[in-house]
Amino acid sequence: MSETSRSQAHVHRESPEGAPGAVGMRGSGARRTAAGVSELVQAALPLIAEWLPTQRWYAGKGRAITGLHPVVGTPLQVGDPALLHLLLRVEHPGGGADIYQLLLGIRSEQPTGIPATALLGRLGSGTYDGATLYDAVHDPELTGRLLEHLATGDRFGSLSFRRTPGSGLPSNIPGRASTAEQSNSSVIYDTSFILKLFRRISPGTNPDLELSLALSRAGSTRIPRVAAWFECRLERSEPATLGLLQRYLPDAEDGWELALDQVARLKGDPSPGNFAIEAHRLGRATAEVHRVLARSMPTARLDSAQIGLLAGAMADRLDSAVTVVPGLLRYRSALRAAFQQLTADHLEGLPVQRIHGDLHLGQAMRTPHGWVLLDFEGEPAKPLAERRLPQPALRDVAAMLRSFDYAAAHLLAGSRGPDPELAHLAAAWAARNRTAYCAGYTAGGGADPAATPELMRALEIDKAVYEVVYEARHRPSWLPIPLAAINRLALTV
Ligand SMILES: Nc1ncnc2c1ncn2[C@@H]1O[C@H](COP(=O)(O)OP(=O)(O)O)[C@@H](O)[C@H]1O
Ligand SMILES: O=P(O)(O)O[C@H]1O[C@H](CO)[C@@H](O[C@H]2O[C@H](CO)[C@@H](O)[C@H](O)[C@H]2O)[C@H](O)[C@H]1O
Repeated sequence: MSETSRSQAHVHRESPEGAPGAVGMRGSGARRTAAGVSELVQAALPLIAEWLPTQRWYAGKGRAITGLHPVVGTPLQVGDPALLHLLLRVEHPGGGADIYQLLLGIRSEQPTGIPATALLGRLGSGTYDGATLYDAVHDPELTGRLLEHLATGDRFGSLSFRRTPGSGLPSNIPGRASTAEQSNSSVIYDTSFILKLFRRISPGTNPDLELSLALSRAGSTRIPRVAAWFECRLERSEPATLGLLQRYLPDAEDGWELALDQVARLKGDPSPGNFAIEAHRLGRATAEVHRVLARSMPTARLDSAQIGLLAGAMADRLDSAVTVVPGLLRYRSALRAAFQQLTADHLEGLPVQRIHGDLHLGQAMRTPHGWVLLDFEGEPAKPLAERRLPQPALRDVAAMLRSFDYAAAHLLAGSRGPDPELAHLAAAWAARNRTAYCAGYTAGGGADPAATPELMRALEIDKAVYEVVYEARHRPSWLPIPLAAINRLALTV
């Protein structure tokens, strides 16, 4: 890191209790009382610079950090422990920058029960000399405090906590950090609520809040009801969504885990259970969500120019993916040809609407009352404005089809050396469930994917290209899964 900046820091002087600007350590001596937010932020920056790139949700992996600039710092609890909310701008070479949300706990004594990966270290000399800085997501007392702010609808400077009417929020429940593999961080409050803290922040309403609220207000039971959220006004535009509190689904099973469990038993028993029934129901649930979204949010129909733009955007994404994973280059001309087949002849008037945007089995939870869909944030790598654009609803269908392929490929990845029998069983499992999902989608009132094969193929390729980049950045050992799909899809063009 070449630079950390004091000048750009904009810190809120209001504090929830105590003297203005105080984040001081209660009962630990005068030198630790009434310390300013700016001083704390400056003391924390070197520790943050070391810790940030090690986090699963950090999107700048592999890129150097050229600057760390506090954007807004807000004390949410003063004393010992203290809770500091911090929006931090992280700059990369070439002018790229992202804003991250951090919730920092500060305790004079080493906190107990905090995983090593959540400890940033000890603050150096000054007011906070020797205090431990850590990711407060793992501190039940501090995350309980966050729930209280949501329950009371508090406001600190540009940070606002908002409740939905009648959400009946309790205020005295400690939170526990979710252990799920995820792009953000979540905190669970007994079996009642789950708070997602978005990590990479963009100005504007996050589609997860926007779509979940629209579906909640329309009475849909296919998503966990929205109870509250919090946001920050970064610029003059719409506030940026920082966190989303929804009902927790205590009896739910994750679709990805269910699918893997079935796939793992394929070799011993070629017909273990019948996931295809679940795949069909999931298709129906997807269609139902699409219908409600089409009723409650703007829709449009594509003209020939927009069809050209759709195909052009896919080709552009492919080109930038080739720069990240050069192994894609050999498929480039075949994949571009697939995109060029998206023409006005068969797609003019195609309806577009708001969609989930990153649908996969891990975003589907099977509950005693049927499938529920989660995480309407869209693909985290895309700019927020792009994620909020109306899209062909079949984009979600294509994404889920890729997920059946992933589950089957996961089985093969675990086998020692080539296993043709297993490969056959896995491919048959994926094909069966893909067909069942599409049939369920059509039966539920969605467009028949078989009616637009060129569109479906292009959408699947586009998703697999995204996955190639995602895996290269986050899970390089999984890269062969989308690459194998690209190879297969290229052969069909
Ligand atoms: N309302 C909920 N009830 C139960 N579990 C949930 C709920 N919301 C999320 N989860 C769990 O947390 C995981 C991550 O949630 P998700 O919204 O996908 O986060 P991210 O955007 O960070 O990936 C999900 O896969 C699921 O296991
Ligand atoms: O759930 P997220 O919003 O964090 O989505 C990202 O991570 C997903 C993996 O956790 C990733 O999904 C890809 O891997 C899944 C298996 O782990 C597979 O079922 C999906 O089909 C595949 O796309 C998703 O793409 C990414 O945005």
